[in-house]
Amino acid sequence: MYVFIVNPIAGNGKSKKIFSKIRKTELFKEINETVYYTKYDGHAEEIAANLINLNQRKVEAIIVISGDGTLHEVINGLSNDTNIPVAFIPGGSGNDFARGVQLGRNPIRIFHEIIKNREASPYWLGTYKIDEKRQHFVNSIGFGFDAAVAKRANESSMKKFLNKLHLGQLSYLSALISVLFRFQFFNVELEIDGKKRRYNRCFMVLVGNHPYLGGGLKILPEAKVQPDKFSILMIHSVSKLKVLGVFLTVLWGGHVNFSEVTVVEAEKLKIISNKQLDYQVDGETDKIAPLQSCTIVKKTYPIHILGTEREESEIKKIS
Ligand SMILES: Nc1ncnc2c1ncn2[C@@H]1O[C@H](COP(=O)(O)OP(=O)(O)OP(=O)(O)O)[C@@H](O)[C@H]1O
Repeated sequence: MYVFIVNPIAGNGKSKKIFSKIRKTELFKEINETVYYTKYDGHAEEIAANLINLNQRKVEAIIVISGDGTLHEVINGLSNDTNIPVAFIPGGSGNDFARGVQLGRNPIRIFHEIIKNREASPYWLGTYKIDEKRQHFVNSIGFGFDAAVAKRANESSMKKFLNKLHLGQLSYLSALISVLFRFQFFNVELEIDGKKRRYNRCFMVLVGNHPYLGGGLKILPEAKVQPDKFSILMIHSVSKLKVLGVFLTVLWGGHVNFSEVTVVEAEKLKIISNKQLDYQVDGETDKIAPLQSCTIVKKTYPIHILGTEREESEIKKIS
């Protein structure tokens, strides 16, 4: 049996439309399926956590049709030792995960690949811990500026408007400009694989499992889907005007040449700041209190993603 989890409001209705197209295909009529529509924030996590009760009827795959925020919830709802493959059909406004794992843009093609080819490629999540709460992240976790931008983009009516014009990925750019000149620098202490660094006038710290952020900005150009390391980008000791320059040069990858931009690979990061900080995880935002720490590590065991267009050597057929 295939379990569909569809967020009907993702991408301002785009996921719902994609699912109704899939429903009309001949292939959909051939499969055994159960469909869940998410109804509220956190619902996808509950649905995924309850899938264990369906174990008597073998779950062939979970097919998530949504934006990255709902995928994040599903991954966190699944038990840690699950070997149920996860398939994702992007229907949000940003769709960075789909770029990161090379899913392509055609939802019907992805659906056919999932059912017909059943070829899975491994994907390694990150985990983060604040106080006693430990969670996984799919794309990235970011502190400071990018979190303030994500918060602004999620709250703004511009996102809905741009989604209607099929320009959803521009909502991040428009929020970026509106937040830039109001944003305040912070001091931060980082412990990267055991080595301490301190940055004053820090602008953002971003940890990613693949290169993309904010609807296609290739902000971590060297980041690879890999088991033991994530990429960390820090922007620090910089004027606001120069930050604008940094973000403009992201378009061709030139930002990594600024002396105020540091990029490293690591297995573990601990972050602590002198003041309350916004953070974003897979595009959804929250706050961390002054002097509260967050520890981030790479998760060693992969989940298995169906339907990607990655190199053949990275893909294996599953039964
Ligand atoms: N029926 C619902 N009503 C309100 N919120 C919902 C509903 N279903 C899911 N959500 C919440 O919507 C949030 C955003 O969903 P998601 O990321 O899938 O779409 P998106 O924001 O349109 O896409 P993107 O992340 O690419 O911008 C999630 O945090 C989820 O908890």
